[in-house]
Amino acid sequence: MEQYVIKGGIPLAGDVEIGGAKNAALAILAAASMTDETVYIDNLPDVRDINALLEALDEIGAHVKRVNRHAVEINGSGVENCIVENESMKKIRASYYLLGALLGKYKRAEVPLPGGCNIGSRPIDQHLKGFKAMGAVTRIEHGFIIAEAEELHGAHIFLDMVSVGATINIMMAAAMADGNTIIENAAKEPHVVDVANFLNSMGASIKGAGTDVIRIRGVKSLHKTEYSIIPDQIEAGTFMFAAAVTGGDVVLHNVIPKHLEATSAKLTELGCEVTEYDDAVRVRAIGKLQGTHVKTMPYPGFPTDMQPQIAVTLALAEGTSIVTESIFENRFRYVDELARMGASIKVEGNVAVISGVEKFTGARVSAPDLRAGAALVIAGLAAEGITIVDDIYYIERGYENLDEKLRGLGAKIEKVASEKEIQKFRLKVG
Ligand SMILES: CC(=O)N[C@H]1[C@@H](OP(=O)(O)OP(=O)(O)OC[C@H]2O[C@@H](n3ccc(=O)[nH]c3=O)[C@H](O)[C@@H]2O)O[C@H](CO)[C@@H](O)[C@@H]1O
Ligand SMILES: C=C(OP(=O)(O)O)C(=O)O
Repeated sequence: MEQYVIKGGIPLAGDVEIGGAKNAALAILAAASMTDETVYIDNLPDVRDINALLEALDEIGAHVKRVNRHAVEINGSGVENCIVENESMKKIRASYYLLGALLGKYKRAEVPLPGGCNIGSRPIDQHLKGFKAMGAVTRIEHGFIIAEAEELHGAHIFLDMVSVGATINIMMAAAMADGNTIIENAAKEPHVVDVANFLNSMGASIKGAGTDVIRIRGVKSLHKTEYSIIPDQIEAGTFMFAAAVTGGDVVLHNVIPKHLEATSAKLTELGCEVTEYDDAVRVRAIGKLQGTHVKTMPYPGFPTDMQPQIAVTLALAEGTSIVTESIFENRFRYVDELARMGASIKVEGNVAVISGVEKFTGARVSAPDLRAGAALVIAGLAAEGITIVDDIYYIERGYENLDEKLRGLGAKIEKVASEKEIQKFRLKVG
């Protein structure tokens, strides 16, 4: 098992390149299997979830060719039985996108019930409601969701809650359905728009993505395309908070500043200076951070995937801050770990009351999930002394070379695989 070992206390400074968005890329890779022609996809992040999905696509018969570390070609003409048996698909969330993609093209899909971060109960009833409205029959057998239809037809679907996954899944299934589909109360996240743009570049007819009403006119077939994934707003936001909490000055490149507005606004409230450029953003910490309140909301609100990262930052800010998690009921699992470093956070239901402390002290902590893991790394960067973060497997689901990128900003962080290497790091950093 690997760990990150960090010697904190160094203000991050310099430039960092942000990769492609994991959560857009996962849906886009699934959608790429909906044509028999070859699709070229660029700006893919090289992270575990992406590689697992590529493996699963390959196993069902899609031809997957790595062009380079961040680009692939996918040709779906060889997809045969639409039964996804890959073991990792139980562990990642986005395997559910194979349901919408395969059902849309082949009218049949058999996919393991998805996993993903353990941040709440995460039902998929809205996805299934959408498929059923389009004429599919769904059932769960032996841990698999089976969806099949004689024909898929357009439908008018009102989502009971704003769901990124259900919006994208229904959009994919509807892209090749017979007739028109309307999704009301749709999610507006940048990755919803990215998937719609990708499908449109393959010949789909999707209008309104980015608003809460999406209209899809089904087409008979989809064709080849070349596409570049949008930058990862969550990876970017993670570096923005890392800059703030270490008192740093960091320029992030390959970002869309518009997608980062909720994060930038909070950093400004905390007392940082945020400067936007065309495709870059600079975060400069000035003086002591000030506490504030934040509530996670669907886009354009403050993203739940950034909640642990802002909480860590607020735990070192002046005064009392309140963080309300309104999307997932179990996303404060990092709080006990952070307490080992000296944070003072009291959780009641979906609210965390944070009393800012002067400093963190390094400790051995475990990443409970992807973003919480990243938040603990941020805490380690700000802490006095050495922090060891265990279970970094979770972090690597969604961050490419996190340690290398942080070293590029001056951080003392290494990925190690044994107690001996931890000792070596201790001796090296003094
Ligand atoms: C792979 C991926 O892109 N994951 C993202 C996706 O997850 P995911 O697609 O799972 O999240 P959703 O947007 O669907 O979930 C939003 C809320 O709706 C609930 N819900 C959702 C669907 C459903 O059928 N029934 C239901 O009750 C969920 O439990 C949650 O409370 O969006 C989340 C919210 O931005 C992000 O945190 C995840 O990083
Ligand atoms: C929660 C996340 O991922 P997943 O939905 O794949 O678990 C995330 O990306 O923060």
